[in-house]
Amino acid sequence: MNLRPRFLLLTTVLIALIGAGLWLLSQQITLSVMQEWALRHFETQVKLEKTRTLQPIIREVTLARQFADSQVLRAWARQPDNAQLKAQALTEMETFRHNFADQSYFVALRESGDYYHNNAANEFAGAEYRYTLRADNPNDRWFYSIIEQNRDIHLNVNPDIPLGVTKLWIDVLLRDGDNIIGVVGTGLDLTTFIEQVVNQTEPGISNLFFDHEGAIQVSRDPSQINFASITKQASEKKTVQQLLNHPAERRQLEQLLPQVMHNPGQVGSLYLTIDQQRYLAGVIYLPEIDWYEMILLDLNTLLPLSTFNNLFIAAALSLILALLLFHLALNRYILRPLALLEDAVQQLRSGQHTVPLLPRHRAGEVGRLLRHFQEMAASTLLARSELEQKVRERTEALERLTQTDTLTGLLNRRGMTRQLSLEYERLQREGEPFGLIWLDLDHFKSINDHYGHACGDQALITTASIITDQLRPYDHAARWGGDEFLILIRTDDQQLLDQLGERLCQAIAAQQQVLDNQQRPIPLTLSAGSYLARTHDRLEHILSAADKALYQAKQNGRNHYCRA
Ligand SMILES: Nc1nc2c(ncn2[C@@H]2O[C@H](COP(=O)(O)OP(=O)(O)OP(=O)(O)O)[C@@H](O)[C@H]2O)c(=O)[nH]1
Repeated sequence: MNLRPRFLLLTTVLIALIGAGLWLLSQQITLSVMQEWALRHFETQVKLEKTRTLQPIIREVTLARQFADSQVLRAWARQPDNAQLKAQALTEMETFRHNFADQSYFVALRESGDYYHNNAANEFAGAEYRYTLRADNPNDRWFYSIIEQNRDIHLNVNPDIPLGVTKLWIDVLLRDGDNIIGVVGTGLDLTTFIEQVVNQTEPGISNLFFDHEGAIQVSRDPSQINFASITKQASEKKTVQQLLNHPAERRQLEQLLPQVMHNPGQVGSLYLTIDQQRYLAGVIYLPEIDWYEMILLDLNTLLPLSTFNNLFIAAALSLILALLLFHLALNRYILRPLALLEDAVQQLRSGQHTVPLLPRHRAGEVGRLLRHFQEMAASTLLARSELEQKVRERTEALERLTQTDTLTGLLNRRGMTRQLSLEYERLQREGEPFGLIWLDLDHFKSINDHYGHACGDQALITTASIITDQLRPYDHAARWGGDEFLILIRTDDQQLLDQLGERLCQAIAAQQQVLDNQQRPIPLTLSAGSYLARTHDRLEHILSAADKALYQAKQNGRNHYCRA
């Protein structure tokens, strides 16, 4: 895989991981912010309810406690048959009845079970004794349960079906020292309370009230309310625990309740699942009425995911932009220089002789790499061209060697053949004329025979030297073989050939360099024949014409020059 897709893949994976991490982190932060906000909300809610909505109940409860603390009432309860005490007590009861919001009261005495009651309509004036409670009557079970539980105060919600209202019964124990001598209290219409506290919460926020056993006393959903808590068996009760879907959350709640109970005003929070929906719940204890309030926040309603849509879109766009910028930067600073480098390597491999052009002003490692490569390519090319130059020189030297006669230093037959064909081509192509002079030493065999082979060689060398002296730099001379020499002259002048041929014969004849054993010059002559080439001549003809002229010169008695 190339670098580009690899980097793209790697970046995408990294960005996705970072994105997921940031997403989880933002969720955590949002949740903790929500929790913080929720706790404040709970505290505010409690204060509000205490000062506004719970106040009437608290007032009634306080009044009911005072009712139970009444000395007059207690004195009569100790001696129920004392008519004077009873009259005083009934007056006291009437006073409290006028003070209670419901303008009703009840007093039930433990020992006799006698139940006294009067209502707002003063319906039972003079007949306050209503009936006697009996432990075996299910309708009277509340009375015995309250005494059994030995809790100073008990609030009990019950619908009053004939009146069409929900009533909160406030029951307070009447004590004489450690002894319980009766239960007194009043009722309160809860309809308004429910309307204010439970039904008027914001969307996504709901609350309910439950007692120390978890029995639900007030809830927006009346089917959840555990009416007549006192008299019900534990198994019959509708509790807040039953609403929870997960046992672990039930345990958490049960651990939390005593904590908030011992720290009134403190809000305990936890996550709960009710009807498969997750809520952030705040639980507080209201000591004045011995109830707990639970406020449930539906985070999905309060903070729906759609709130984050713009954030998601911005994050996605940022990621795409980051990918794009990264890709552009990667391309500009790494991939493109690398592609150029690869091209340059290809060019060098394919034999290019110039240093490939690369951007030289890049900073950083890639820039350095490009510069190093260019320097390396330059020095490699220099070394290569030096090597090629040397090879060329060697080749030329070898070429020269193969075309040179080692004894005389003139061209050999091969060298002259090449020059001949070049000049012949020029003659054909451009009409540049040339002439040939063919030379052959006379009786050379007898020189060898009489004076020795070395002397013969010396004669050949001397002849070559005399020929070279007579030629212009652009003429060519060769030892054609044995004692034969061939001269190629660029000219269209037969006279020039004649003069040269004559002059060479004379110069050889006059030479003094070739010596015998006694250092005396030996006589040396040569014969020469020439031919001036014409454009329509074939090369073989040119050669044979010169050869024939030489033959003629030999025939004429040697030491002679002849033109064809
Ligand atoms: N010393 C020496 N002799 C050579 C060399 N090459 C050829 N020869 C001799 O040159 C002689 C050439 O003789 P020919 O060309 O046959 O005849 P010639 O004696 O020159 O007689 P004409 O040409 O008829 O005058 C032979 O004896 C060869 O052996 C060489 O490199 N050195």
